[in-house]
Amino acid sequence: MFLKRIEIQGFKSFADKTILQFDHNITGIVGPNGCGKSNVNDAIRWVLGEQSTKSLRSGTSMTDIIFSGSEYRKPVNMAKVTLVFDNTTKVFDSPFEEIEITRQLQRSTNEASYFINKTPCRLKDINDLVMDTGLGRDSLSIITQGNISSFADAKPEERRSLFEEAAGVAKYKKRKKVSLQKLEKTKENLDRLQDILDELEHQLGPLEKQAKKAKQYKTYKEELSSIEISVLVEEIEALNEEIEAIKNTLFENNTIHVSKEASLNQQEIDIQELRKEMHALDRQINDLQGEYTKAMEESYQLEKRKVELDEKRKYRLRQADALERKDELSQMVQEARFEFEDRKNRLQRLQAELELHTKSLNMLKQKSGGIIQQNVEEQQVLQQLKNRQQVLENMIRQPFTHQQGVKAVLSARHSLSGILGVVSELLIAKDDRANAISSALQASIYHIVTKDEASAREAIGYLKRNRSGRATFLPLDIMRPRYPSKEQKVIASQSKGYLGWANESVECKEIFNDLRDRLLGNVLIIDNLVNANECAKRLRYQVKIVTLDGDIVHAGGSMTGGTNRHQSTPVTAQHELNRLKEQIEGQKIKVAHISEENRLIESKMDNETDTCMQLQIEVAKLENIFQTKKEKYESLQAEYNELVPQENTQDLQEDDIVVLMSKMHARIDEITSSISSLRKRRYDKGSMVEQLENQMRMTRREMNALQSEIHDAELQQAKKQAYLESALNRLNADYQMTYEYACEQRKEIDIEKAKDRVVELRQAINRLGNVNLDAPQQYSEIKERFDFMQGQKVDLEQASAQILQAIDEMDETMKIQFTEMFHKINKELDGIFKAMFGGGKARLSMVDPQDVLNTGIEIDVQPPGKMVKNLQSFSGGEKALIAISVLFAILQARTMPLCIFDEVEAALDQANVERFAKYLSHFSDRSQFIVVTHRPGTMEQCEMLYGITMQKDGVSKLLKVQLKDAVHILEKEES
Ligand SMILES: Nc1ncnc2c1ncn2[C@@H]1O[C@H](COP(=O)(O)OP(=O)(O)OP(=O)(O)O)[C@@H](O)[C@H]1O
Repeated sequence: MFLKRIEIQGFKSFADKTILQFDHNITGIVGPNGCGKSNVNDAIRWVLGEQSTKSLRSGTSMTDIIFSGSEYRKPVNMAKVTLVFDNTTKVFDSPFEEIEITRQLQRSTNEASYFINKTPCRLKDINDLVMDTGLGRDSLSIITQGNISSFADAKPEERRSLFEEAAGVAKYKKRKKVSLQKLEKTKENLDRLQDILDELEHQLGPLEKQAKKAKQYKTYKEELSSIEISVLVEEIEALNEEIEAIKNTLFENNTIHVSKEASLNQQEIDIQELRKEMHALDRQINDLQGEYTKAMEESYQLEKRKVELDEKRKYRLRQADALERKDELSQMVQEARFEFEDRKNRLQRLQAELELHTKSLNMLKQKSGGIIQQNVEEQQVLQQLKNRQQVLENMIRQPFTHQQGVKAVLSARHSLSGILGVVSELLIAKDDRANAISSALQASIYHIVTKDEASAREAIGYLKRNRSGRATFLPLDIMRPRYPSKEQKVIASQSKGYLGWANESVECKEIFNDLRDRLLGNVLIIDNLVNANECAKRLRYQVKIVTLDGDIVHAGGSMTGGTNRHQSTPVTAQHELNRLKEQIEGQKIKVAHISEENRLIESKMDNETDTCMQLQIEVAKLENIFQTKKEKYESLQAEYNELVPQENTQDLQEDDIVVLMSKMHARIDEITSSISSLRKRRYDKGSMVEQLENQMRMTRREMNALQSEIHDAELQQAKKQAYLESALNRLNADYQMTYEYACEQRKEIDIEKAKDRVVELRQAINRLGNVNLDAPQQYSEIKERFDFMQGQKVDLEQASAQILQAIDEMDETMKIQFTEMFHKINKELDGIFKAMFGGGKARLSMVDPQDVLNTGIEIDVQPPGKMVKNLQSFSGGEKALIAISVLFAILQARTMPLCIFDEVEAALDQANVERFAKYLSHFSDRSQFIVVTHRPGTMEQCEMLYGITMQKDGVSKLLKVQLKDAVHILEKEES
């Protein structure tokens, strides 16, 4: 037998372990109502995986299927049912010959357990095992009275599952369901993946740009580091040398400063010494002045005494006789003449001296006038030079004030690309050739040199956009040099005043050589205009010639020239300024000399004026005295002549007082002369002091200049030191190198070109703006992820396509199997229907034959002699008979290993029950039947009967019964 045994324990009314053994093809289960027959049926369905409590006719919880106890029995804690199958015919896809399926449930824990051949398993394993064996949930294995009665009333779609089970497509349906779930999942994954891909794609665009930028940045940086190290080493070397040179200059200047300071100190000491001497002289002069006053007083006293003496004499004379009078008078005449002569001599001496000093004073005055005039004139010259200096400095600071376009382009040179500078900045004229070069360049002085034509166009566009004026541009890459012919060179070099070609008189960076030779290569410099004309003639007026003054003989012979003193160009301005500064320094020294000279003369003049004043006072005083003495002498002489007309007064004797007076006057003269000499000495000392002071002033000026030079040099040194540190820092920060290590890495490259390239690279790096250095890495990571996701997407799409294909295949298989089974059943139905109904006809049809997979199943029946087509209109018995006909048609079409009928024939009359029973025995060689029944007709066909009873304790009990016992039980029950 296929189902060999059922072991029930604790399930519903089977509280005790009950074993139903099946040894026959048709086993009947009989018993009174409510004894637990259908519970056997439920138990089988439960083991086969039923999850619906409703189908199991139980409460809301699955634990309700556990024996719940009765008045006389306690409830049990566990339900356990085991089905034992014979699998020798391999109904189950398992190698085992016997399959034992167990399900158990604990009340306390609501814990369900499943076993196949005593091995724990999942419910799914049981479902899989029984699928398409005919034992499935919706199969024909277990048919109840309810199923039968509802079959006819069911909707066509509800009937379909029965046919599907019969057709064995459930496994495909399940697989399709799983595939559809997979497909759904795949689609969800695809959607999610697409979202991620969209997001990644969104990030990829900007990241790719950033990565390109970062790569560009790295390329620039690599090139920069490959040359900048050498440039930095070169710079550091040059800075070290410059700093060393500045230090030397500083040392020299400091030494000079110290020596000047020492000489200044010495000069101060000298001045102090001189001042001391001057004070000493002052004291001496003062003393002599005292002595002079004293001598003058004494002289005055002597004069007074002399006057008194003379009065006494006159008195004596009046009293004396003639002889005495003659002697006395003679002596007086002598004395008066001596005095007169003495004063006269002295007066003459003083007058001569006064005249001398007056003359000297006048000369000094004259000289001073001239010097003052000269000072004014030189000061004016100095001021003019200074004014010019200011003009030039302004011009150098803002060389393109009047070239609006040039100014605008230079201001914007950092935002424009390829602006290399203005010709006047790039070509530097040698010192004495500035005028000539300026004339040779003419207007191209203000032309702007660009890297190429595109840069020029960009700059012109900028000027236009901003309405900032006009400018002329010289694209460097198309500048072709122009040179004179060999013949012109020879002729020029043999010409008088030949100073070479203009391109030889400028200095520039190597990259501007072509530009230089383009503008100046065929311009000749000749010393002056006469020679230039001569040379032009010899060159047949084919070459432009400029002179040192800036005059021009153009090719063709036209000439330009004249003065443009106040129209310096940016080319000449610096040279003129340098010259001007020298001139100003020279002029300052000149003015200082004149002022010095003027001061000296003024000082001399003061001195002379003092001396003249002193002399004038002396002369005035002496003139009075001289007049008095003269009158006195003349009057005495006249008196004496009257008395002694022939007598010679020379015989007269001198008096002592007269001698004393003469001595006194001599002394006074001596003192005056000493004072004068001392004054001279004092003046000389004063002059020396002044000279020293002048020297000190000069020294101080020089020291100030030196100090400012030292200060400038120190600033310069600090600046260079800062550059040096910045270069060293850059080496350290940018390249993690010490200077010594960098020296080893230094390459033999053209440093000038490299410097320009460094600037270009730095500008290019600046133009890049913010750079995300991680961008390439991020880009490649995201790109990798993107590509991976793309791959995944393709895989998923392929998987999805495969699933769809599998579904299509399954659909196809299901269609074929379903259609085949449907036709097979349909074919069987008509015969069985006729047999069951004793005629008539029945036919199954698909509601929608186009949609085999979903179509409902319609039944068209026509019992013999009846025209009723609507199934609803048939009686309950007829409906059951139709359903049973279909059931048997299915059994005919497909062999079922086990069928459990639970009172399916209940509604049939006796004749139909017999037909039903006959069919059972007809199928019994193919299928095993377990039939719960109350009908004797059915019981008669059963080879074995189990009776189930239930006593007061509410527990179902099993007993094997004979047919007659069963009928007896039945009759008893019915009565
Ligand atoms: N969990 C349970 N515990 C105890 N008894 C239960 C439980 N569930 C159902 N029963 C009992 O099982 C009996 C119903 O059994 P069942 O329906 O199998 O009877 P039956 O023999 O098929 O009756 P009928 O001939 O009228 O169809 C009832 O008496 C019911 O009390």
